Amino acid sequence: MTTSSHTADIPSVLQRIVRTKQDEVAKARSDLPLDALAEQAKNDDTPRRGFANALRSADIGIIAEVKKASPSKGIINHNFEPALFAEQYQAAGASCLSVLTDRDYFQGDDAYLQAARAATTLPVLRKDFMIDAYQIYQSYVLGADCILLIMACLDDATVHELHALSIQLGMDVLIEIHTEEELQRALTLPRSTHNIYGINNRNLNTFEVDLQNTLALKAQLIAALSADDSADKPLIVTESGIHSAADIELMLGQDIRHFLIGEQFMKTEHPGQALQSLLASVNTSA
Ligand SMILES: O=P(O)(O)OC[C@@H](O)[C@@H](O)c1c[nH]c2ccccc12
Repeated sequence: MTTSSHTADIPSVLQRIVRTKQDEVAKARSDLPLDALAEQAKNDDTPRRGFANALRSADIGIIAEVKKASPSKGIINHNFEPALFAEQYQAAGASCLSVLTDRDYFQGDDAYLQAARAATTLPVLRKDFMIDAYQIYQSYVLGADCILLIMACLDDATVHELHALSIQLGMDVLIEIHTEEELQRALTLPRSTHNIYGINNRNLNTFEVDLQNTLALKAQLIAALSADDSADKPLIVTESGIHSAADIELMLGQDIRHFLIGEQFMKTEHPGQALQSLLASVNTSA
């Protein structure tokens, strides 16, 4: 049995989350078999809102996250109101929403995604740990416009399968990397205008956050993606640990224009106001 590199025998948080997900999927599948769920998805023609395109058309594209708690911080927001916060984020200029649906580690819920989407016209990312095609159909039926594929918890065969299925269903895909090895693996996925590449500044095993991680990996990512003939500029999002106008200016100076931000907003009483004042304080000519 493999263990994480920094400890022996004690499973990392990410490993524990993946095990919980395996149980969750097995349980869901016994309540509603895959075939029935896939059929439900086939009959659902709810239009998708175009997550990748919303980012493409923004000068500064903010994916504002609706997150009640996290394994590293515990409860972040004590008066959690997903629909209200989603509305506030839209009014404040967010391009997209990210909603945590994982229950056990983030105190999320599928219902929060549905409520946030119903309260806005913004495209929504289902922020959860996808390990099985079953969850991709589930995400579609929930109304997700984009799903997350975390390279750190997926083998090559599975990531290819989930990527293809998501795009086939019409959803966009946020492909999350944290290391150079994951970057190389992500580059084996077929290129698509549905692809968004996320560089996570947080290590999901140690929770260590370092914005330099985006700066260290982005050049290689851009070079590899731009070598293709496709006219579209690759979409790259810097994820986690963004707190200040200075953080945003640092990224803009390196041609990173898309941001996934949660805690900085959610730890305040009015997440939308926090987003608005952050955007207002960014010096875009820097
Ligand atoms: O709250 P922050 O530091 O602004 O980070 C948001 C987002 O990047 C983070 O929630 C996240 C990024 N990748 C993930 C994967 C799973 C769970 C959560 C995440």
